[in-house]
Parts: sequence; structure tokens; C-alpha cells
Amino acid sequence: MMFFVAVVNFKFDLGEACRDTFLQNMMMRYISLQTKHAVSCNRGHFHVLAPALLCEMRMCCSLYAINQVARRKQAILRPWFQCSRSFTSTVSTRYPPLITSIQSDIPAYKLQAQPNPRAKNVAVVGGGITGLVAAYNLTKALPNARVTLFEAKKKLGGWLDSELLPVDGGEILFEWGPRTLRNDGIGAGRYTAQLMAQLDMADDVLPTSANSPAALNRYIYYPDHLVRMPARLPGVSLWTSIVRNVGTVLQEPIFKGAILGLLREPSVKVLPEHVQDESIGDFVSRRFGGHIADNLVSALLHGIYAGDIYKLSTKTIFPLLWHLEQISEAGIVGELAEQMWNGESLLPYDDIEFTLQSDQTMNMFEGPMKAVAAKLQGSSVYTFKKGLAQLAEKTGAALVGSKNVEIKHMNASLAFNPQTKNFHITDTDGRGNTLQDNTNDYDYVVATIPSRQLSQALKVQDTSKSTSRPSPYVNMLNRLKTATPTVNVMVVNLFYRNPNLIPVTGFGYLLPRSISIEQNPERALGVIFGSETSRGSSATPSDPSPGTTGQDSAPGTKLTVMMGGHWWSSWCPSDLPDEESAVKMAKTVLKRHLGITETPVLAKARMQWNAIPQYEVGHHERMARIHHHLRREFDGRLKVAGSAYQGVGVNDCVKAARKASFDIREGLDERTGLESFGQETRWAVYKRKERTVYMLNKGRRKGPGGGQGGR
Ligand SMILES: C=Cc1c2[nH]c(c1C)Cc1[nH]c(c(CCC(=O)O)c1C)Cc1[nH]c(c(C)c1CCC(=O)O)Cc1[nH]c(c(C)c1C=C)C2
Repeated sequence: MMFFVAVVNFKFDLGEACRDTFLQNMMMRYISLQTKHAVSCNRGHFHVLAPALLCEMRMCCSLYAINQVARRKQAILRPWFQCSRSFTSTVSTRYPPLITSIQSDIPAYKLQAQPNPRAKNVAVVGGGITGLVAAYNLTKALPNARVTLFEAKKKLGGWLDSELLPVDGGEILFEWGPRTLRNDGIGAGRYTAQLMAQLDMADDVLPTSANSPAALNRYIYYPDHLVRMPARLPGVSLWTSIVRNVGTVLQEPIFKGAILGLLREPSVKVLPEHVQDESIGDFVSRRFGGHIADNLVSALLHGIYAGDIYKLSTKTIFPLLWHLEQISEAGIVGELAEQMWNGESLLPYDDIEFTLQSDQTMNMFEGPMKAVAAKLQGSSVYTFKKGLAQLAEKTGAALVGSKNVEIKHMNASLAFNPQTKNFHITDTDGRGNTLQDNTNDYDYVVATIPSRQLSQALKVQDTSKSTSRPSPYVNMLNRLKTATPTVNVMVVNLFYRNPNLIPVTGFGYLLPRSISIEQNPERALGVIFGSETSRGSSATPSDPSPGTTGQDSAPGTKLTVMMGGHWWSSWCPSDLPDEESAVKMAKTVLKRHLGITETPVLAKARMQWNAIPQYEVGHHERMARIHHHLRREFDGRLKVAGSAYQGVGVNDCVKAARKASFDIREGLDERTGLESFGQETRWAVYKRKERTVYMLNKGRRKGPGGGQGGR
């Protein structure tokens, strides 16, 4: 089945007339009449989304008619008026269930017959999950090249850190970093699923069913008790669910102002065009009210970034909301409701395009892909039997088994030679002093370390030292140094003998910023009911050994308390609690919030310094500038990937690693990993029922065979 989508972009500059809503409405009605489709308008741009059964011919006739009107109106719509059909009928077809390959009628991107001949020696700096996956993909994409992975620490895997500890009657797995992966089907998660297929990991997967309490029951602690967030209730009818959820919303103080906020949202004024970004706190307060921002959204952002909503960027973290505000007449809520009603969601066009391009390299994994897809079917999140670190271990093991890979445990320092376009990498002591200089030169480098570390690893060129003004190179290093700040999170893992310790079932709970200091002097961000999320979907309440999880062989209750994050950003490191005090603080939190007084059989804390990058207001522009610097200074031979840049989730990191290796294989030297920040996001519509992706594009794209993929 083939669907057409046409987007008509009227662009006109009316001067004062642009503010004339009557004129705009008149035009919208006319266009709508002609095209028989809904029209939206934003600052003089009219958008017509005309999907499905409308044929090209009729669309063109309508466009012709619109052009005529536009010309006739020219007298009124001075000083100039331009009507253009910017893009029509890019098409894709079936989107398959889960993560088998996408089929598309988009003119196929032609993979280079031979991999990039310039890429003979490639270095990957950083042995976290991004570095491991980048190196692994490079070995596949460039079978004749040498790939060297540099990691300063003895251990590979970075933040993926799962520890198996003995207790009476078995073993318990504690996670110190991320603990689950989101099964998002068509998002970044598909790359992780493909990696799992490559590594033959289907049997290691522990899925959490989307219908399980762990997936459906999410709580926020406010003001002094747990409040279940509205969602379908497990095991009851839809109507009962709705009635109970409405009851909760009307009764609980956490939702104060929420209904009014949603109702008045469509009438909220759009930000002036010159505003490039806004904090999530300000954005949500402006459109929905401060209560929603402080009580609900701040809790959500604690669970992902451990960050401050008044610093985090809306444009980077919620690009869709940012976009909808710009384009929608009916407000964000109306727009989202309409999309939900139509069974649609908007996705960044470039993401879909990359999926289509890179999927061509994945066709050989049909069998293992199906096994992974079957394992993930119906799950919301998943982990592995030996914890999330198993993903890093398996990737590392595949690298060790690969002939063209070498792993060097050293502090890499990089110097670029613009003449040869090579990087010279040396071993330093971390303060810039060379320890050994026995490494090769590298044609490409994938840097997966945080931006601050990268600025230290890139050697300052001699020429810049003599001048009084900092050179562009030094400017770049300075930008990198401050590009992405981080927060520290104290992670406390506890294991109790009693399997029925928690008063509710679910994923856990989060604490919003609005919680009083009396209720949270420890600055806890959230508590995870670990036994629930790591149990796996096969475990049921009727299991012979209740409380025994897929990861843990001893029955009991596993909890994780997370503290600090942005709350501690302004604290002096010496004022932060040590790990012993942190365990005590976590126990106090659990006693106050959940009434737990039992002594855990196992309790361990670890301060995760600089654990979570913060995409603060202006991240987009900062990354765009760094992209231009990297291109200019290194001719595209340095690509960046990892949580400091394109997304903090493991799925995002796996995707960024895949993209870096793809770009090197294809010789796309204009790309640095940050190129998407340098351009306006284009959007595609995904129709859930038809499993179809409609490509929308603002700018004209080159026709079949020419220019796809931004080459
Ligand atoms: C070390 C603490 C971390 C906190 N956030 C992250 C880490 C590593 C990173 C993170 N957490 C989540 C995401 C969203 C995207 C994703 O890949 O799923 C990211 C990037 C969501 C999340 N947060 C918690 C869990 C168990 C999950 C995943 C599962 C789910 O959504 O169901 C718990 C949690 N993480 C942090 C806190 C304070 C917290 C509290 C309960 C900080």
C-alpha cells in the first residue's frame, strides 16, 4: 500500500499584514477548501498535510488554484508574496512490527560499493558502551581497516556496571548505572535490538511486560505520600481505569491546577521567533502552569537527568513540544490529542532516514533479529540476566575475538596534522605529559569521551600559543570544555530478606522539586523497586519462590535510592556525604516514605561523579558551533558520539556509535556527529495502525539517485 503526503508551504512576508489574523484565517479556509484538508498556519507559513487517498494530480490542481489566489491577493499582501510547493509525495510503506527491517519506497540510499579507502586506521577513544559499539561496528563496516580502542581504565563498559553479590541463599545483582533499556520499536531502541541480534543475545533478555505493574504503576511522592500517575490500571476494564484516574486527578493535591492548565494551554501566546530556546521549567510553566512544572515534570526529569528543569533545554530534550508550539494553531495539547486520535506520532525525519540507510547493512541478521524481536514483543523495558553490563561485556568479547581490533589501555592524547589529515595519538599521564609514543597515526577518530575530557585530550597546537588572541582552535577547546555540564548522583543499593516489604507494586517513585525540605532533607531524587523491574515478564505472583527475580537467585526485596543530582551542583565536593553516610540517609528516606524499618542484609553506596550530562538551555546552539569547529579544524576526520552530545540514554549512545561508523564507512566527511544541530529539524509522521512512515520535508530534496542522505 502506498501513501502520499504533500506539504504545501506558503511563505509570505506581509509586513504588518502578517499580524492580521483575519487575513491568515481567510487564507487558511481557502486552502483548506481547495485541498479538502486541514491547514495550519504559523507566522505566515501555511502547512497542508494531505495524506493517503488524495492523488498527486488533484493535489497539483489545488496547488495551482492556490497559486492563482496568491497572485490575485498580491495587491493586498504586499510587499511580496511567494507561493511554493516545497515538497510532495515522499513515501514510505509498511513499518514492520518491532524491529525487523524497514521497507521503503524512498529512493534507496546507495551504499558505497567499497568502504571509504581513506579509512585504513581508525581510533575510538573511550571504552564505554558508545566506544565499544563504535569499535564493533567499525570492524564490521571496514573489514580491511585496523581499529584501535583507547580506554584509560582497566575496565571496559563505562557507566554500565552490574555487580553480582553473594547473600545467604543465593546472589543479588546491584546496578550502579542505567538498569533498563526502553523497547521503543521505531526509536533509537531498534539499534540496540539490532546489536543484540548481532551478538546473539536473545536468550539473555529479561523483558518487563507493558501490562505488568512495573510498567503501569509509576508514583510521585507528594506532598507526604505516594501518588500513582494516571495510566491504565492492570487487570481492570478501560472505563474503570478512566474513572479511577479521574478520581485521582480530582483528589490529589499534586494535580492542583493541572486541568485548568491543560484547558487554557491552547490560548497561550507563542514565544517570539527570535527566542532560540527556553528551559523546560519556564516552557511548561508558561504553557501549562507552574504546578505542572514543579510537581510533575520536575519529577520526571529527576528520573532521567537528575537535573534542574529550570536549566534543562526544551529544544533539545523535548524537541517535539518545541516544534508543536511553533506550528500548531490549536495548542500543544490539541495537536497531541489529534495525533493520538489519528494514531500518529511525529518523528524526526533524519532519524527515519538514517534508519533506512543503515538498515541496509543489517539484512544478514534476519534469524537472530527475529529471536530478539520475539523476546521484546509486548515489553516496555528490558534488561539482561546478568544486568545491563552484559551488553558491554558481550560487545567487548566480540571485539577481542576480532582480528582487526586492538584495545589499548592508556590516556589518549590527540594531535591532528592538517597536511596528512592524520591524528597522532600518544599516551599521556592525564596532565599532558607524554609517557610513550609508540602508537600509529589514525585516519579517523571517533571520540566517545565527555566533551570536557575531549577538550583535554586534544593537544593545543603550538601556533596558537604565540598570539595574544585565542585562535579558533583554542576557542573550540574552550567551547568543548564547558559544552555539557554534568551532575553527580549518589546511588544506594539495598537488599532486604523480606520479599513483601513495599506497600505498593510498581517501578518505583520519584520526588519532585516542590517537595518540602522536611519530607526530603536528604535530597533524594527517586527510589526504584529493583526486584520488580529486574524480574522479567515470565515471573508471575504465583511463582514458586515469590520475590525471586530473573537476575537474583535469593528471594527478597531490592531497592535503589538515588540522591543528589542538581541539588548538589553548587555544593563543595567535601560537603557531599560519603558512602557510609549515604547508606544511613537512604534508610531514613525509606523509613519516612515507605515505613521500612527492617535492616537490609546488604547495603552499598557509590557516588557516581559526573554521571549524567545536562543538556542545558542553548545545548542545540552550542553543539551546532562545535560541529562547525570540528569540521573546520579536523576536516571531518573527528566524529563525536556519546551521552555528552546526542542523548543520555544507552539507546541513544548505541545509535550515535552506529552512525559514526556508518559515516566513516561511507566517507561522509562533512558529518561530525553533531551536524543535525546545525540544521532545522524536519519531521515525519508515523501511522501506528498502518505501520507506515510518511516523510515530510520542508526543503526541496533532490530527486531519485541524487543527493539523498545529505551527501
Ligand atoms: C544513575 C542514575 C541515572 C538516572 N537517570 C539515568 C541514570 C543512569 C539515565 C536515564 N534514566 C532513564 C532514562 C530515560 C531513557 C531510557 O533509556 O529509558 C535515562 C536516559 C529513565 C529511568 N530512570 C529510572 C529508571 C529505572 C529508568 C528506566 C526505566 C523506565 O523508564 O521505566 C530511575 C532513576 N534514574 C535516576 C533517578 C534519580 C531515578 C529514580 C527513580 C537518575
